[in-house]
Amino acid sequence: MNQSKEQRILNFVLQNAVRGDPCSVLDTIDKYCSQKEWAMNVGDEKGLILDKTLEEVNPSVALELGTYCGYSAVRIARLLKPGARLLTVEFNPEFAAIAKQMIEFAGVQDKVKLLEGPSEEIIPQLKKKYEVGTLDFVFLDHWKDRYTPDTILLQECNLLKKGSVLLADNIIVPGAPEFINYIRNNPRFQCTNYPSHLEYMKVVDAMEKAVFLG
Ligand SMILES: O=C(NCCO)c1cc(-c2ccc(F)cc2)cc(O)c1O
Ligand SMILES: [Mg+2]
Repeated sequence: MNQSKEQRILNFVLQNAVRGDPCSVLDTIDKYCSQKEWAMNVGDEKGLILDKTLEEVNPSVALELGTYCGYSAVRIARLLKPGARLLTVEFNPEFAAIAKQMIEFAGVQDKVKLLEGPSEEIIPQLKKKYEVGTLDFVFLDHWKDRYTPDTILLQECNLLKKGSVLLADNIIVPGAPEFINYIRNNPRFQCTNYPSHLEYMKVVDAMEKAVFLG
């Protein structure tokens, strides 16, 4: 049975990156996906916006929606302070299996908990089943039509506190127009737009930061 693109990306990392070195894993994925096969990792340009936001927030508890191959989970985990943790949610079982191996190869598995299933089922379980109090940081990078309902669900589940930061990928491509309309017109959020480019392409994209005001 021929391999998936995601399996080819993982194999390239296993053969070319340095085990236990998150930066080498990120660089190797970026090399493969810019030179051989495009893939929907947040990438190195928007990855810098993610890094800067994480350094500002310095979260104790972070949530990622949309793990894919684990690129941004590794990117986030490498910047977490000792004792801090990332919960990352992936609906697609094939992607989750690849991401698990990617996270372990990078050596950040002790900081990352990969949760497989639909975000709308997992978010309501975070407090009781995964012992989450509130979330300091949320990276939205899953199905773009889930950004709004899941942001509403996070509020309904009392998972956000004053100062919680949401960062959303793909505001322009593929686009999340309903989310932008919701979040920029919601007085409980302070929004900032970060123009950038689609990963590995010259196509314009952007990220949106939204700080919950409580
Ligand atoms: O769907 C996405 N993520 C959720 C997956 O479960 C996604 C898609 C794209 C993209 C795809 C096809 C294209 F032509 C342009 C962009 C990019 C991204 O960064 C993404 O996160
Ligand atoms: Mg994305």
